[in-house]
Amino acid sequence: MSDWHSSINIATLLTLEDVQKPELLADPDHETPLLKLAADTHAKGYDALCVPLTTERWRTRWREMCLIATGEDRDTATVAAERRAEEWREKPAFLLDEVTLTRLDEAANVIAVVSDWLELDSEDDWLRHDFEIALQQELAYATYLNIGTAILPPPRNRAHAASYGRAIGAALAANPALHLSLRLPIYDPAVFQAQAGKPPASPAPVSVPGSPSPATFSPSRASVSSVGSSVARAPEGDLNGNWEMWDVIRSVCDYHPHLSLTLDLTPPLPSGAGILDRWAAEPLRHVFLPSSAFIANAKGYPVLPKGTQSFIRDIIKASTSRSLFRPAIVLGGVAGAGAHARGGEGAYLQYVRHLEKTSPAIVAQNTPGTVEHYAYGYQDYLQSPLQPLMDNLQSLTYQTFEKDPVKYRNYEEAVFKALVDWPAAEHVTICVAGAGRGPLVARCLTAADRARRKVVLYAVEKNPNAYVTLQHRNATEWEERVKLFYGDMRAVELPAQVDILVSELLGSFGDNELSPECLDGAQRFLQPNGISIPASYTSWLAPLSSSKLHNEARRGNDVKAVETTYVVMFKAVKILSGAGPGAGKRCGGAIQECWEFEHPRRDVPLDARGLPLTNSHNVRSKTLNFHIPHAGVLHGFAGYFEAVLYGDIGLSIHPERMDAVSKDMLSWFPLFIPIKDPLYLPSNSELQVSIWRLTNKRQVWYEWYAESFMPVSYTTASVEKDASPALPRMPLPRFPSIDSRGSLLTSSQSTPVVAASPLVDAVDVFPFDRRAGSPSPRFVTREELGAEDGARGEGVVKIGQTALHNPGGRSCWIGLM
Ligand SMILES: C[S@@+](CC[C@H](N)C(=O)[O-])C[C@H]1O[C@@H](n2cnc3c(N)ncnc32)[C@H](O)[C@@H]1O
Repeated sequence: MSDWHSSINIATLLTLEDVQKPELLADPDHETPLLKLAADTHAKGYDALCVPLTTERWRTRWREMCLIATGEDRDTATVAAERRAEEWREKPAFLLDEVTLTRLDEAANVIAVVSDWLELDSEDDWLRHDFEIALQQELAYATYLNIGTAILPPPRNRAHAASYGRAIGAALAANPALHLSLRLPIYDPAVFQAQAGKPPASPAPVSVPGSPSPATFSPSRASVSSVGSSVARAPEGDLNGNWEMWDVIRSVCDYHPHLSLTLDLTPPLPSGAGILDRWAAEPLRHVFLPSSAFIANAKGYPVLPKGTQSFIRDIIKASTSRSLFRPAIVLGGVAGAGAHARGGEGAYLQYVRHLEKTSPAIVAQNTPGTVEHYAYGYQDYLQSPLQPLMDNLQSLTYQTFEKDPVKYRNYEEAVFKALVDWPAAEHVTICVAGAGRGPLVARCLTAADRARRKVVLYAVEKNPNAYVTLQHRNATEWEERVKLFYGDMRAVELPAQVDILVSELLGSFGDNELSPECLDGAQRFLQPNGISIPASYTSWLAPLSSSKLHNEARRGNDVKAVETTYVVMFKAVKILSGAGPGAGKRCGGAIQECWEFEHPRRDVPLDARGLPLTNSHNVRSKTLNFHIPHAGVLHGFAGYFEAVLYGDIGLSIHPERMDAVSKDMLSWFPLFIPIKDPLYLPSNSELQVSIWRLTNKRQVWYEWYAESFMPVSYTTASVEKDASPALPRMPLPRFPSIDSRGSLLTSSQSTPVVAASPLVDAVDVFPFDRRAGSPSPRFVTREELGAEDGARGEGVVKIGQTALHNPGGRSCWIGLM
């Protein structure tokens, strides 16, 4: 293993108590208490420190100005306070003792913690207004001190999440250099109290400014023993609440690239992989880990419970990526002795470093020859797919391909098996179409030696530069055993027909480097019962959520960039679809097949030279239905391929099958097919995705579009008769109801709709048409259903759709010339 290098930053969270310690104030060796603290934390091995920006004095003054009684009996003190408040609103400014940091050098390596009593989502309009002014004042001061990141207080009130988001959006616009990180527990811990029979926590409590915050993030040193032990399990819907608030806020901020998350792990982590995965797909900047999240091991040293450990390891994995966000760990409540019997403060830091050092992802990344080592730096990094037909690849690109230990091995095996199966004859003729620098040519020769078959080998290549390498290898390695042809396989002529046609023109989505079109041109080389390697390839699709990839695609502010496909090694990506068929039994698996291409294809009309008359036979379209078990935001689709080379030998990047077919293959990262505007999908919704492969004489391109639906139970209720006689006769659906925490109520709990709504009626209820065997929605009337009043059924209500992406190939296409 090469030298290990740390890739995560670790910060410590200081409290007001920490920064105002009397002994610090008296220290003669340092110019200011903060400089001493900074030097100490650096010496202990931290990379940064989180410091509250304001003191108690500021909160007191703000309350005295802004929390005043309104009404008739205003005394002179109230009038004076109102006046002071107005003066402050006009020119917001701090007094010296209201801030913790006063000098530029004190603020180096500091992450500012914004006053957590600022309730930007308060129920009270006026308070919200004053909190926003106070926020702007703090952030302007942080900008003045050249602070790079400020951590915002957690949103608490779902009803005003949009107000919170609007205020943050305005703050981002006013402080363009500042990163804002929204502090949020993974879920609202109050749901567990509700589980234990206590009153439900919804709607979220609105705290009086200045009262203890209902949210977490106080670096508590207490309750170590109970943490990580048995806790009630919250239902899925309850766990969606905080994520939904985040989703509203970042959407209102239009996915601002400077807005990120600080996940607060103070409450013990909920179980359920789906819940945790979702956060890994979000732009995490910090993970707050208080000493209370640690448990004591047998010797009394702090360690993390298993669930938290694996979550932190996932975070560490994400921090090895070169994309926008590299989450840092913020340790809280560890200053001084910490909260555990043994080890002191250093034990927490050492433990997190130990987790990092022993993380399989980090170990693999630092070990040459592993996929992780090869892929280092490519995670979540958007690359344009290659266009080997239109462009001439560089030698360096070929060299990268050739490092793949699996692809060439499988090709050799496929050629070997084909040769073994080929009837004994004097010799077998093989053509490698698109030979590049010759690795498949070399493998064909080895396969022939292994199979003890005499072969005549042709190699065709249209890249003039790679053709030089082929000539060199033929002269120096292959003893001129290979007959080389320079030119496009759709145009060159070979001296004789061949028995086996070998090619590798595959893209991440199978056909997206125009293998079908190129092989159409090369098929005339094959004798009538000849073999094509590959024999076929299929494209696969799955809906995904990744605000990281969404942000990356939008980075250049170019509308074309969000309807262009990319090749990406996925890291902070969550596949949204579940394996099950969903409530309506309409959906396929989590990853579904789009289409297939087979070679050779014998049913296409050809011209005199043996070339297809048109490219119509390579047009494809597919509509797929996905079940979405957990609420999430659709940012696009993952595209994969699987190829059959020969017999049971193949290549696959399908996540569920790649290990069985071509484990450790490096050549292809998945395709990312983005959507312009994120689409929110509730728990248990259904997503219908349409994708087309289209072509004209010069180009091939994809277009894509999606619609979302909610399964519902409906009843043809007699209520209809009570409504206006002018109302059309429509089946009356029962809306699915979303409770205050975003979970879908079951049909028996849902509210009946009592009048026909134009929206609902327009896209109303349809049954799954089993007779036609089609998984697609079909709209029917009650008469068609033959349903009586009061009859019940299952259907769906449409809830959203995307735009049609890339119409006519306006943003992204693959050149045929
Ligand atoms: C993906 S590379 C594979 C190269 C090599 N066979 C390998 O596996 O490393 C595809 C190669 O096919 C060549 N190619 C693509 N389209 C072609 C065409 N129509 N005629 C001839 N060569 C083509 C490209 O120049 C490139 O060298």
